[in-house]
Formats: sequence, structure tokens, C-alpha cells
Amino acid sequence: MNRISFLEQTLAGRTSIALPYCLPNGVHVQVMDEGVIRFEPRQSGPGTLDLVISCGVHGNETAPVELVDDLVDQLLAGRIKVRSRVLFIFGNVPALREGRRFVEDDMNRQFCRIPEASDGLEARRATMLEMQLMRFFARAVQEGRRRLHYDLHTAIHGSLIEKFAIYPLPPEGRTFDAAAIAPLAQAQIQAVLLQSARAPTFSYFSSQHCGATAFTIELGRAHPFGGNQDIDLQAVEAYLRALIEGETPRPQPDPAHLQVFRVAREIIKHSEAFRLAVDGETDNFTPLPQGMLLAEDGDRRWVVEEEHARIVFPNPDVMPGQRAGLIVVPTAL
Ligand SMILES: O=C(O)CCC(=O)N[C@@H](CCC(=O)O)C(=O)O
Ligand SMILES: [Zn+2]
Repeated sequence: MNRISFLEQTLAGRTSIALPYCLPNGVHVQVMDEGVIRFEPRQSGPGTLDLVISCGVHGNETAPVELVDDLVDQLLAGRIKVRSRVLFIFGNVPALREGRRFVEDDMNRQFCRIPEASDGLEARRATMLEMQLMRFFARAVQEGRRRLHYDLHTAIHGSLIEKFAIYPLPPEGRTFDAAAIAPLAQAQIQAVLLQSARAPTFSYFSSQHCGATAFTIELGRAHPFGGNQDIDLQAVEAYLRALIEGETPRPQPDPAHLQVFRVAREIIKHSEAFRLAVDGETDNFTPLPQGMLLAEDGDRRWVVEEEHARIVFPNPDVMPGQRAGLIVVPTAL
């Protein structure tokens, strides 16, 4: 009889907090909440890794969800050795059921909120996920292990660079870490964007509040479940698997394969008068000519001043107050 996968169980509303149990290979498993499952080796000493792999924070971004479901399946079947503690998260389960980016509010704008802020469906789930991460990583601190979080996404638009990572602004007193970026080349990530501002995102939360090395990872274009045949995630899967198995990815990646960009400016939509000069369908990393009037919002104007600027995540349809695009420029670490 075919076992139904953790994703299928989650979408059917059949996962909720449960007692821990042990697989025949000695690995401890516990469902921590709906769509949240933890695997722990018999022993996890200092020097090993505590890893969070989240996906489906946007419900229409299904390729990483299928990838995570496959990894969870292989772990439950005992086909992957477990040397790192791992927490897998399907972020926005109601939105995944509906195949929509979000139900009420964009969940990746609901992290690090002040407690008094209004609380819809996604905001409450974001708060619960924050608690799960704090709890999961607390043991890494006590027991001296590395903390790593990859929040996997796919983009609304096409992209001149298919797979790229966003490195959130590091906590005060810390800097971007070249050694954290370099291994991403092993997963065939082609570029990294260094953020220049705070953000209400999941990866920013774990970087700021859990002391984790964290990245948002974009893995191609968003498609509905079953429509991801054109996205090749084999290298990403092999890389994550190696981390779970406690192996240093080999051969050693060459960081020269990764292009590095810095976020020069965020374009914030302030009102419904907002206009973006490039089409909302424009590919990520499309070059922007210097002097171009990129956006207008009442009296505000965004003129491209930077040399070699490119646009990432152009989206005039966001809610006022949210990011409608990023201007990025090449940089070196
Ligand atoms: O394609 C788009 O416009 C959005 C794709 C997406 O969901 N990206 C993330 C990036 C998060 C970050 O900046 O770390 C998002 O917008 O939430
Ligand atoms: Zn996303």
C-alpha cells in the first residue's frame, strides 16, 4: 500500500502536533505543528548542524514544496542518514491548498512584527513559526552547533538569473559572511543579493532573532503543483541532503561561480497612485538604463542613478506600504 506523503497529509488537514517517535534506524521524528516536522539523530554533538528548511511561505510557489516533500519522504523511509537536526516547514498551508500566494496577507511581510499589530491568518502563523524556530535553535545555542535556515521560494516572473539567494541584512556588529555564501554554488545558486535594509521576512527573522545564517532562496518560476518539470532541483536536493547527512559538500565550490549584487534601493509603493515604468512582467535582473524614470508615486520619483543597475521583483500590484521592486547593483564581498 502506498503511504501518503507528509505534504498530502498536511494538505488533507491530517497533521498536527503529535508525540515523538523513533524510526527503525534510531532517528527521532516529531510533528511539531501543522506542516512542521523535526528529525533528530540519536546524538547531535557540538560542531554539527541544526538546519531549518522552509518552503510554501507563498502558497503558489510549489517546486520547493515538492522538493521538501521528497526529502521528508526519504527521511521517513530511512533512505537518508541523519547527522544534523532538521526542521522542515510548509509555511502557508491554507494558501498551498488554494494555490495562491496568500489568503489574507503576504506571510513573508508578517515576521518580526510588533505584538500590537493586527493579526490575520498569516500573521498568526508567522508568529507560531517564529516560536518554532526559537525553540528549535535554542538547543543549538546550548549545545554549540551551527544554525542555518534556507527559506525556499520561486519567483512570480521569469529571471535572467534563474536561481539566486537573498542574504538578509546581518545583525548589528556582524557582516555578510563569504564562507556562508560560497557553498550555495554547490546547489547551483548563481547569484546572491546582499540586503541593505531590515525586512519583515522569515530569513531576516532567523538571522536577527535566532543568530542563524539565513537566506531566502529563489529557485525559478512559480507554477502549480505538478507543473514544475522545467525546474531542475537535483543539485539543490543533493546539497540539502549532504547537509542533513553531515557531509561537507564536495567538490569544494568555487565562489567565483556566484555573482554578488547589493540592494541599492527598495522601491516602496506608498499609494494607489504608484506607477512603475517597467512592465510587471519584466524579468528579474533586467538592466536599467541610467537616468530612466523607473517609478512615480504622487510627488515621489525613482530615477535610476546607479551604474549597471538591474531590477528585481518588479510588482506594482503590491499593497501600499510594501516593496514594489528592488534596484540592485553588482558588488564584491
Ligand atoms: O517574484 C516576486 O516578485 C516575489 C518572489 C518572492 O516571494 N520573493 C521573496 C523574497 C524575500 C526576501 O526578500 O528575502 C518575497 O518577496 O517575499
Ligand atoms: Zn515567495
